[in-house]
Amino acid sequence: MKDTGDITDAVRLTAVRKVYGRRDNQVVALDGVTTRFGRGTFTAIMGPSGSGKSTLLQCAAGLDQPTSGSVLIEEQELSEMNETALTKLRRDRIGFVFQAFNLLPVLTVRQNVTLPLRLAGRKPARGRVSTVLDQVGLAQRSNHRPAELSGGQQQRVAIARALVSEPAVIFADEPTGALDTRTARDILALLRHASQAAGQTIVMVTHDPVAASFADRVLFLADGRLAGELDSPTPQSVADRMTHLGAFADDGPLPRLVTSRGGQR
Ligand SMILES: Nc1ncnc2c1ncn2[C@@H]1O[C@H](COP(=O)(O)OP(=O)(O)OP(=O)(O)O)[C@@H](O)[C@H]1O
Repeated sequence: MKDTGDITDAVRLTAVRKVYGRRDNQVVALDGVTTRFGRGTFTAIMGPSGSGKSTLLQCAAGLDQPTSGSVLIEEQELSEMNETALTKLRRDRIGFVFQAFNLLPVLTVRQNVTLPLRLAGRKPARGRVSTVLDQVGLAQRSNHRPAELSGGQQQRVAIARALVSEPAVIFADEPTGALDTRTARDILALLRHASQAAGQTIVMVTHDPVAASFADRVLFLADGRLAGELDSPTPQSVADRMTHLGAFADDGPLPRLVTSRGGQR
């Protein structure tokens, strides 16, 4: 009974460990992380500063190599791939959305969205670009340049660019970090919709409990280890966990510092 359509996760990490530096100044950024990101799920990753969130994202996306452990994307083991194959995998099967929108100013919205595919020598399926532009609410702006758009609209372009090739997973690193609260919510609602309506797998790093509450599940990291997870999160339940994590993660005299960061402004 091998129906890979049913059994594969988009991404699976097993005992992922990442150590930076050499002998005398080693930093253990990830310390044995095992988790999975099921197809079509939307997961937020949270944790105090320095807990390993970015490192987890980088290792899961094949941008950085774990010191040990396994990362599978659609059942492909990243550590067995050479740099050329990894580059191709990242290009074809992974979408990225960052805090900075990373759009090319001289290109139109439509050209920005299709650029990664064109660089890969591919053409988007007919109608696909219009579909994603419609999905992100920018169908009327396809010939505009980024400078003519608001920050929220620019992030929508970046999301359309990530969605266009229907990747196995979109990794989003603080995608709403540069946006005002209301625009941030629209963007988060859009990501949630992409996951729920189109089955897009999304993994998002955030510091913001409200942002995390848009996900189906929140993974908490502390000191490079998984420190629990929460299904159907609410801003309050996420903030409560972060408060406790601050206390776990910081044995020093000022655990409250982490608490107040959890309630980010
Ligand atoms: N290139 C590197 N060289 C050495 N240490 C590193 C490197 N990158 C990250 N680290 C260390 O690894 C640990 C985890 O860092 P990481 O950036 O993953 O944390 P984070 O949870 O994303 O933090 P933040 O919320 O502040 O962005 C930290 O102690 C950090 O200083």
